[in-house]
Formats: sequence, structure tokens, C-alpha cells
Amino acid sequence: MSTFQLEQTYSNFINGEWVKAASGKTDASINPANRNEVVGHVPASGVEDLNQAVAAAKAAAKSWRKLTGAERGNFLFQAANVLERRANEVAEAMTREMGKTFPEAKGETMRGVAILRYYAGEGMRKTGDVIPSTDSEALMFTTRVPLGVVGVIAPWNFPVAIPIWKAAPALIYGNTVVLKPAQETAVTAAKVLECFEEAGLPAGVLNLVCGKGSVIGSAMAEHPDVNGITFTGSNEVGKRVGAAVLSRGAKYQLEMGGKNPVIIAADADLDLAVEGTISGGLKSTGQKCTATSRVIIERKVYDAFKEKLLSKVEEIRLGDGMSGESWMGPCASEGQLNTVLSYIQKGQDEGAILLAGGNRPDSPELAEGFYVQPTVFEGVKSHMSIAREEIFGPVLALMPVDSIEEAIELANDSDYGLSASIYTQNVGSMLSFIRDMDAGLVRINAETAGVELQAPFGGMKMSSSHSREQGQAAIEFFTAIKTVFVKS
Ligand SMILES: NC(=O)C1=CN([C@@H]2O[C@H](COP(=O)(O)OP(=O)(O)OC[C@H]3O[C@@H](n4cnc5c(N)ncnc54)[C@H](OP(=O)(O)O)[C@@H]3O)[C@@H](O)[C@H]2O)C=CC1
Ligand SMILES: O=C(O)CCC(=O)C(=O)O
Repeated sequence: MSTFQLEQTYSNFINGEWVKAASGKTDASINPANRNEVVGHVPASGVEDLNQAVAAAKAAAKSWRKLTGAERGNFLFQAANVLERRANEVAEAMTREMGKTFPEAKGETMRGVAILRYYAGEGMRKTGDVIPSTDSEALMFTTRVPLGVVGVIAPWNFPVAIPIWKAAPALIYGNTVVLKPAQETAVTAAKVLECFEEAGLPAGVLNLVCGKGSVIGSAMAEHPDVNGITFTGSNEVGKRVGAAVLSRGAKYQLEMGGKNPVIIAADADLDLAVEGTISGGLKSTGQKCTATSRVIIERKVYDAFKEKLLSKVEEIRLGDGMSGESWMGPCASEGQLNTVLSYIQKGQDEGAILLAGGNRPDSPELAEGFYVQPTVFEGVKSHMSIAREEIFGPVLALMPVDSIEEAIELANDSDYGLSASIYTQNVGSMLSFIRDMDAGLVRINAETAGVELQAPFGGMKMSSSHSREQGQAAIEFFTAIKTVFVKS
């Protein structure tokens, strides 16, 4: 039974205290499945609030970095335990705030638990190497130090996993953190911070400031006491954040969009390929940077694949993510819905052929939500907007080819390079794909989405700033290497 309370007012978390925005202003967080439901009221903070959080994080950094990795890890283990206990409540907040189905939200929350445990363990792992010196009497080695204060700018599409996969490594390696969540999912962020508070994290080590990206996010990027910024979101904003951070000599990490292809080879298991295309392209209403959007099919199996795909798409049940009947929820916001509808229109205007969906559903019980039908186009050419730009919605573009070589060439004809997959039984095709596909994540007989927390994650080309998040790769961003030379 749900214990979630609607319309509560949430605060920022600064220096271990829940505090209102200095201006007293709040924004309403709306349920995208029903625009009339106010999930909660969240602070509409200003720069003054951010400055307080950064000052608290800077002060807390002095003692936090002096703890052993094991001591810092214990706090993360505790936070994981609390989050696990409160997983239903946190997942419900997520579903109500951004619309993904409750099972997906619960899965994401449990992924947050696993990420916390993974990085808690990292506190006990090595942080350097011994390197032979040319001086036989010297000891030379590397060690790592934290950056100081890290700013986390997070999106709304993974409102638990992304803030945690950025904050947990930052914390374990000795940094303190100011989190600016997407304003659309600030209630969920507040619930996650409650877990850290309950875990007894020292004051100032992790702070939350909710507010507009154009106010809090950009002030964070420019703040002289924020030593590193890790960002996930759109390319447009990411580039601006990166430029602002670079100009003051701090460190930045950007994870941005994708236009991820799946290749269906003539020898693919078509049922598996259809399942992977639907799951990769339409789960979370297509709102993943790793979502499948271009479906490149060898002509010999084009018709068979299309028929199977369309019959599965027809079975998809749209609805409120809190209902056990729903497979796909709404878009996360009205703005996102309008973006998706405008791309669907552009697809038609530019000459693509609509095979399924393309509209808002007409059933009256969905009228107050930001729903769009799962949509499939064919006749899509590589120059069309729906083949080039990130839509972030449930839209698939089918593109036939004559060979695997042509498929890989077409898959690479993109400004993005985040994830890509191929369905084939042929080892030669697999090896060509692994070698020639320009993407940070290449997957064989598996959907394009679905990141494992212990493996590096990040993209090529315009998809990222070329660093990697998660797994042990995270240490590269959240620390600086010191080379030590010791001689008695
Ligand atoms: N790679 C990914 O995972 C994601 C990609 N996107 C892409 O971006 C598109 C737009 O989504 P949107 O939510 O607007 O993405 P944004 O890039 O605007 O938002 C991502 C984060 O950046 C913040 N932000 C916004 N403006 C600034 C700024 N000027 N300086 C610093 N931070 C800022 C946002 O705050 P606020 O909450 O106030 O907007 C949010 O916390 C989507 O359609 C999708 O294509 C979006 C989300 C995730
Ligand atoms: O596919 C996933 O599990 C992660 C996707 C992601 O990082 C994103 O959409 O921002």
C-alpha cells in the first residue's frame, strides 16, 4: 500500500540542515501522468542558496578528506541500507514525478543501492602505483587526492541512479558535493538526500540545492570554489557548462546525448532482435541517452522484422506508471511531449513514412497526462532530422541496408557515439562491429540501453567530453594524481 504523501513542501539540504530557499519561493512538481496532481513543492533557489551550500561543502572537505577510505565507505554502506529500506517510497516519488513505470523506478532505485555498495568497497582499494626511479636510493610512487568541492548537475531521466553514480565516487575519493538535480525531479532527489542524512553523513559533505538550471547550474559552473563539475543532460547545455568550467581552470565531465543505432543482420534471431529494439527504444518512453533510435536492417529480413516489430508495438499498453497494467508511461513533461510531437511532424514533413503511432493517445483517461503513442517510421534517410537529432521519446526509425559494411557505415553517420548494438550469429560480423563502430558502448545481441555500474560508461564524438563514468574509471575524474619522489 502506498504511503507517499502528495503536495508536501521540500527544502534544500545545506550543511546538514533542511532549509528553504532564501527567497522563500517554491516550484510545484507535477505528475506527468496527470497534470492536475502536485507531487510536491520544491525550492526555487537563488545564487545566495548555492553560495551557502558551496561554503558548507568547502568547510566540510577539510575533515572529510582526512578520513580513511574505509571510514568514508561505511557512510556509503549505511546510505545504501537506508535507500534499500525506503526503495518503494523513493521509486514511487520517481514514478509520480517523471512518469517511468514503478517496476523500472524500483529497478533504478535498487541500482542506486548497488552503486553505493560498489563505491563503499572502493574505499579499500589501491589508489596508486610504485614506479621504479632511476635513483636507486629513492622511492617513487603515485597517490591520488580529491579535487575538493564537486558540483553535480543531474538530469530528470534517471533521478536516482545518475546523482548517485556521480556523488558516490566523488565522496569515496574524498570530495564533498553540491547536487543540483533537475528541477522536474527534485522531490526524488530530496528523498535520496534523506537517506544520506539518516545514514549520518557529516554536515556539509553532501548538499542539495534545487532551482532552475539557468540560475543554479550556471552559477555552479562559474563558482570559483567548485573544483569540478560532472554534468549529464543536453548537448546544448553541456557545452556551455564545459566552456564555463574550462575558462576558470577547473575540471569538467559531460555526458550528453545519443542517436543510438541497432543493426539487425540477416542471420539475427529476429524475435530477440525485436525484443531488444522495443526494450531499448521504448522503455522509459525512449528517454534514455542510450535509447535505440535508428534501426538498421539487412534488406533480406526487413519485411519479416518490420512485421514482428509492428505487431509487438501494437501490444504496448500506455498508462500511469503506478498501474501494474502499464508498460509505457508518459513523457516526463509537457515540454518533452511537445518536443517529441514536433519531431514526429518533422519526420512526416521531411518524407519519412509513419507506420505506427504518431499522435497522442485518444483514450479519455490519458487526456490529462503527457502521453504519446509508440511511433515507428520507415523510409528514413540519414540526412533527416529524425535520423540525426536526439528525440528523447518513443520513436524508432527503420532504415534498410544491403550488407553489414553498409550497416556499420550508416550507423557511424552520426554526430553522436554513445551506444550501439548488433543482432547477429556471425562472429565475423560481431568482430567488424566491435572494431569499426564508433561508440563508447558496443553491445552484441543485447539492446543499446542498460549500463552496468561496474563498467566504464561514456561516449565518443558529441556524446561526451571523452572521459568515462562509473566502475573504476570514475577515479580518473574525481581525483588528481600526485607523483611522489622520496629520498632519505
Ligand atoms: N543524456 C541524457 O541523459 C539526457 C539528455 N537530455 C537531452 O536534453 C533535452 C532537453 O532536456 P533538459 O532537461 O532540458 O536538459 P538540460 O540539459 O537542460 O538539463 C540537464 C540539467 O542541466 C541543468 N541546466 C539547465 N540549464 C542549465 C544551464 N544554463 N547551466 C547549467 N545547468 C543547466 C538542468 O536544470 P533544470 O532542471 O532547471 O532544467 C538539469 O539539471 C532532452 O530532450 C534530451 O534530448 C536530457 C536529459 C538527460
Ligand atoms: O542505459 C542506461 O542504463 C543509462 C542511460 C543513461 O545514462 C542516461 O539516459 O542518461
